[in-house]
Amino acid sequence: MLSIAEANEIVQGSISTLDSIDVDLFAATGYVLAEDITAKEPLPPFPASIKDGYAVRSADGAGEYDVDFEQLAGSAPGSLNEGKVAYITTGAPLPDGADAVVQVENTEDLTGPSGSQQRVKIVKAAKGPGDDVRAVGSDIQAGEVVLPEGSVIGAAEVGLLATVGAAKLRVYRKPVVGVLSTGDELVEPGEQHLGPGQIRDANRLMLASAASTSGCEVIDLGIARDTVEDTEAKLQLAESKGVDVLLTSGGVSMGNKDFIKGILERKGKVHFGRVRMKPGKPLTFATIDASGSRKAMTVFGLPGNPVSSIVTYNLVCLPALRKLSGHQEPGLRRVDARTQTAIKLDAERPEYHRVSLSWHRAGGGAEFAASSTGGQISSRLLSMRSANALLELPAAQGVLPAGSVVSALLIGDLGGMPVLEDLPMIMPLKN
Ligand SMILES: Nc1nc2c(c(=O)[nH]1)N[C@H]1C(S)=C(S)[C@@H](COP(=O)(O)OP(=O)(O)OC[C@H]3O[C@@H](n4cnc5c(N)ncnc54)[C@H](O)[C@@H]3O)O[C@H]1N2
Ligand code: MOO
Repeated sequence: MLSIAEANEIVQGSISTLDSIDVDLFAATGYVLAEDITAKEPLPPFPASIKDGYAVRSADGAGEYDVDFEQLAGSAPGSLNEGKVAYITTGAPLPDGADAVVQVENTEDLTGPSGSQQRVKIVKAAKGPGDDVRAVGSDIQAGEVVLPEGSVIGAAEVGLLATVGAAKLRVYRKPVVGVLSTGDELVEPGEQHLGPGQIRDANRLMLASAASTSGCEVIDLGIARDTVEDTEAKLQLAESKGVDVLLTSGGVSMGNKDFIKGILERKGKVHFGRVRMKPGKPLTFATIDASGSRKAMTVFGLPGNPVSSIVTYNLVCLPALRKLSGHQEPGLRRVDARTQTAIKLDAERPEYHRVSLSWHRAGGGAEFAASSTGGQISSRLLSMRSANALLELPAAQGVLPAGSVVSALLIGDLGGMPVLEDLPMIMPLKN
């Protein structure tokens, strides 16, 4: 049987990044850039005040001055007369003739009650030319690549792109993902009265949620009943809807109603149908080539047990969706974590044990602590609740003692880690 590393190598080697499309900046979040973005102009484009205060000639020093004019943000720079200062606001262009800014806190307003001539006392002079002024190009230089191809666009990147005027962008297309459940026992989640032998379909909505979290367009293909005809019809529906990646769940094991592998073998190439992992052993991967007007389709036959399906999604499908979307490093990230309880190992399969990681200070250092989410049977979806990592446990006899350091694959946002109230902030040493 394949290892999970070999399975991922096969998947990553069988798929390529999708074509690129143009998107508006407003809709660009989550995409990967398909071009370098370069700043056409410097930022700031003019010497800009960092403070509200007075634009001065720094050589003039402290003393009392007439206020020549007001230089407000958004106005063209005025020309400062000798022996005077100009009132200036943050972000305004430095007037010609001025070379520094004195913040208002370092001045006293001497304007009389008539207010006819504004005067000010500079109490604390500017240190020299350039004081409290942003030089042209000090934030971004003209010609600088602000974002290279392959950058993932988040909020900060959107801000940068807006700054340099990149209102339309070339990005890699995201895959259209179809989700399909299989099984006669399944009913819709809205069903309040379960009949004999029935359960609600959890996987389809869970996988749809996971794929849309990655920014993919999701197409709901419903539930295929346990017949070859119905399952084939749903695959045809996926093709007709332009699905790039089909996620099925259930029907990939050894039962006499497990049709998925056989159908995929007839339609395309099944690259593997079993992986040495727990949970998720029957994970199946197939590709169906493009033909005529039909797009190429990548198919993951995920095991029906809900935990098996979401764990295999994270370990194999998510990196695949990322590669298709243009991510340069599509794999999950690894950290080391210390186990908080003893964990029984599986003698035959490496196990992906669901844990909640939190950050602990220990001795002189700090480390991740891994708390098990409890019973790990692959039907128990509660074992995924608040799990932000999968411990990579080796296949071995016996028990891994509490306090062992194990590698863990991140599947959740560490920004959502449990909050520890007892962590004081470390204050830097005063010198
Ligand atoms: N003889 C063998 N039997 C099984 C083996 C094996 O090696 N030999 N492997 C087991 C393992 S491991 C897994 S995992 C499961 C996977 O089986 P399938 O992918 O064929 O899934 P089903 O049999 O259709 O369902 C398994 C289980 O999950 C429930 N299920 C299915 N779909 C959903 C859904 N959309 N939402 C919620 N729950 C779902 C289903 O009712 C079953 O209880 O096979 C073992 N068997
Ligand atoms: O691989 Mo199955 O997912 O152990 O239950």
